[in-house]
Amino acid sequence: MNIMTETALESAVSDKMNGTPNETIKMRGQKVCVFYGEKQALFDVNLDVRENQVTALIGPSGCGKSTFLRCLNRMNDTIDAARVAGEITLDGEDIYDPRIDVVELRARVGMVFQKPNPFPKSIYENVAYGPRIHGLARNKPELDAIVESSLQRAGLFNEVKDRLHEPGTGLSGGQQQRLCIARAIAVSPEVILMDEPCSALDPIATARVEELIDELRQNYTIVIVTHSMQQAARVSQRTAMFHLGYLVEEGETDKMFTNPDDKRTQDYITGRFG
Ligand SMILES: Nc1ncnc2c1ncn2[C@@H]1O[C@H](COP(=O)(O)OP(=O)(O)OP(=O)(O)O)[C@@H](O)[C@H]1O
Repeated sequence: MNIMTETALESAVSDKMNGTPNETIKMRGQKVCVFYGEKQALFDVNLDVRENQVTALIGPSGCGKSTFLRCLNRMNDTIDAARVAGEITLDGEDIYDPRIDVVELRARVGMVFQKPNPFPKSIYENVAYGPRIHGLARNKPELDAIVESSLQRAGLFNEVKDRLHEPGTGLSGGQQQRLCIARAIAVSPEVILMDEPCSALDPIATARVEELIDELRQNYTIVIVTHSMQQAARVSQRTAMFHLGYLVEEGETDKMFTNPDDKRTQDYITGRFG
């Protein structure tokens, strides 16, 4: 249970916006409904994701946060029983259009999962895999440069530069998660989806990943599912609150955490349910 006092909330949300926010809509969900077999998990969700901002999806367990996140790069396609209706666009283009190449879409809209899941290969290979299959490097020096810059941007290079050919699974949990972020970055995504990326990490590793998320939004658009109200308040510029498959409300994080319009949001962020 995450109960935030008003003071803790205010200090968490303060000083988070640097300059004027970019209001360009990078992704837009309109009337998004998701069914798992007969059961409907999302009901007419309308949600915009703004470019170079972090959008946090919050709400009690089972409310549909991960389901919505997975719609954004068609990961629900991998679940047999799942059916998505409504429209989701990336730069105005319908990502469910039959002409869309899903592999290419998932390179543009990358994903980082709850549990760090490096491949059972070396640190180098974990990062090099994506650029290699997408043909992003013409030769070994170019591939080396992509691996190094991705690890740099994930804030991991200095810690691993002398052990690039050792297994990724030998890293600490926090380092593994940053390796997964480097792997996502390596294919030059535009959007990064994160499904509770810190839930398996200790507080120090969590703080490191949160700092990283803040740095990454300069270059990427980020959508993060989190159960931690403190984390949503610390890392996001916008927050969307879900309840029982409905989007309750969405807005600037500062407002959502200090003066939400809906009582369910107020109750959830103050720990009265969920
Ligand atoms: N693969 C699936 N098959 C059937 N039902 C599913 C599947 N995945 C999710 N659901 C159902 O859809 C609803 C929304 O689940 P979802 O995982 O999106 O919620 P959530 O808000 O992310 O929950 P949590 O915070 O617990 O991760 C729940 O009722 C869940 O049981």
